[in-house]
Amino acid sequence: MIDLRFSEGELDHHRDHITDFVRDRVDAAGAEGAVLGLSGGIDSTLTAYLAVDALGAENVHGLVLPATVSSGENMSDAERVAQNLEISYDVIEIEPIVDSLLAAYPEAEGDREAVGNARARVRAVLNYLVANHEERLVLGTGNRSEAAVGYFTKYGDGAVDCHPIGNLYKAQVRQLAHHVGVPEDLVTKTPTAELWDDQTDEDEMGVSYETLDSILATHVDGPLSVAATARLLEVDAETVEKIRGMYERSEHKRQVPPAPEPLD
Ligand SMILES: Nc1ncnc2c1ncn2[C@@H]1O[C@H](COP(=O)(O)OP(=O)(O)OC[C@H]2O[C@@H]([n+]3cccc(C(=O)O)c3)[C@H](O)[C@@H]2O)[C@@H](O)[C@H]1O
Ligand SMILES: Nc1ncnc2c1ncn2[C@@H]1O[C@H](COP(=O)(O)OP(=O)(O)OP(=O)(O)O)[C@@H](O)[C@H]1O
Ligand SMILES: [Mg+2]
Repeated sequence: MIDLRFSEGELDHHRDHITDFVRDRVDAAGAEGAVLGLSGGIDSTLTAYLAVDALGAENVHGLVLPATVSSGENMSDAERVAQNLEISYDVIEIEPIVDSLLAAYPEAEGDREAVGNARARVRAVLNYLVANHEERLVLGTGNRSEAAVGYFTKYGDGAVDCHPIGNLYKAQVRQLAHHVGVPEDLVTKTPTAELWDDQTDEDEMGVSYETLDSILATHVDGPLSVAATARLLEVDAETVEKIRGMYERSEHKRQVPPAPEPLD
């Protein structure tokens, strides 16, 4: 596999580049600060650390939003992050809101993906409720790896005002998190969307982040063909093609929704 981690000397530069970005976005919007969802996972944890670095703890608001499928460990880790950073945060149970959606449209009951994505969208509604009320921006927590294959809910966790870590591959997220002092148990935790029971990113995508990052950097974002990538990384050509397919099929999630061209 390809080692995508930064050299030690580059890390402060990458951190500063992201914190400058967050500060610039908030200033340009004339906003009072930022709000973000805290899941206890590494993406939101790193984003919160960088946001505090950029804006100060008093200008960052965390939302811990447990569903019935959230593990107690992740939710207590999310609160630990907020407490370590000394940011204000709320804990809001989202399942009653999801239940009210299903009461309005019972046909979706038991549809694991539809209900899971609804959980992500309920979180987005709450993020914007706070953002509107407190004049904050909503910080996204998506990284480059999941954006490239569309591994996020359209208008759910994808509904944000900017993506501070959106250019970092997952390996770089972990490395920068370690560098800025995120507790090691959070850095090494198994990534999960927690949209349904026992979900993990790597099981659902059918590929490890190590392989995904390497295929993206070499083939999807890089110059090598499917065959050359498979040879270099010692993976099946089918795996490279599969990632390429996920990238192509998810293009609609990375674009502004289209409208017909105006008629002459
Ligand atoms: N070609 C196309 N052009 C325009 N729109 C298109 C389209 N194909 C589908 N669509 C629309 O997109 C919808 C499907 O997209 P979407 O609703 O996002 O749903 P979908 O991509 O099916 O599911 C979301 C995936 O992201 C994962 N996820 C979600 C949230 C967080 C995380 C995490 O890592 O924490 C992971 C989740 O586990 C699942 O695998 C369709 O129902 C349709 O409305
Ligand atoms: N229970 C939750 N409470 C608040 N926000 C949540 C919750 N679950 C998910 N989110 C939001 O959705 C985002 C997307 O989840 P995702 O799993 O990709 O990131 P993560 O949990 O931070 O890291 P990892 O991918 O390593 O699990 C989270 O970063 C967080 O902002
Ligand atoms: Mg997660």
